[in-house]
Amino acid sequence: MHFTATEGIEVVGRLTAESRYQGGPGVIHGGILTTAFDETQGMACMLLGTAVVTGHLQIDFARPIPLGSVLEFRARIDGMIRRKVYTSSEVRIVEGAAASDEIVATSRGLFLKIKPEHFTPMQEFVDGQPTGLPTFGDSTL
Ligand SMILES: CCCCCCCCCC(=O)SCCNC(=O)CCNC(=O)[C@H](O)C(C)(C)COP(=O)(O)OP(=O)(O)OC[C@H]1O[C@@H](n2cnc3c(N)ncnc32)[C@H](O)[C@@H]1OP(=O)(O)O
Repeated sequence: MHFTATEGIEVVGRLTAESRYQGGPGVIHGGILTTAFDETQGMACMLLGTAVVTGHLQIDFARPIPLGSVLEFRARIDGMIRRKVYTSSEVRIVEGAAASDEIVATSRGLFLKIKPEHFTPMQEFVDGQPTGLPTFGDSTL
């Protein structure tokens, strides 16, 4: 995805619903849409200058989205309480046969500010299998 920061704490991201993102016949998979919301809202949080992880994400799939559509996501920060960052986002089809001003899905997400050491326990898993440990296929059990 490509992102643009706009006025205030808002982020705009675009994603093309490619064939490999198919869920139901001819329609983008809901998990792909969810991932795109997660990325866009996470990117809005990054404008705060602090690292976050997703704590809770809630999607409303309002309309089916045909493959080939170009989607525009808009995400913003709605509020902050202590480490909690409340975000929301919506998506429209801006190019393609189904393009219109209608909102086709919405998302609300809670992100938690974290310290860099949050990821330290996962260091050995970065980019794949931990080194020095057997994979599932190698198990002798
Ligand atoms: C290139 C672009 C990159 C864009 C950014 C990346 C976007 C994508 C980000 C992800 O996908 S991250 C991967 C998915 N998420 C995770 O792996 C997170 C896994 N969960 C955790 O690590 C912990 O549960 C978490 C850090 C979220 C919270 O644990 P903590 O021990 O730090 O929180 P704590 O229990 O102290 O709670 C702090 C506050 O948050 C609240 N809270 C925590 N988790 C919550 C939850 N799940 N739902 C609702 N509230 C929650 C909790 O009630 C409390 O509220 P109060 O301040 O009012 O007391």
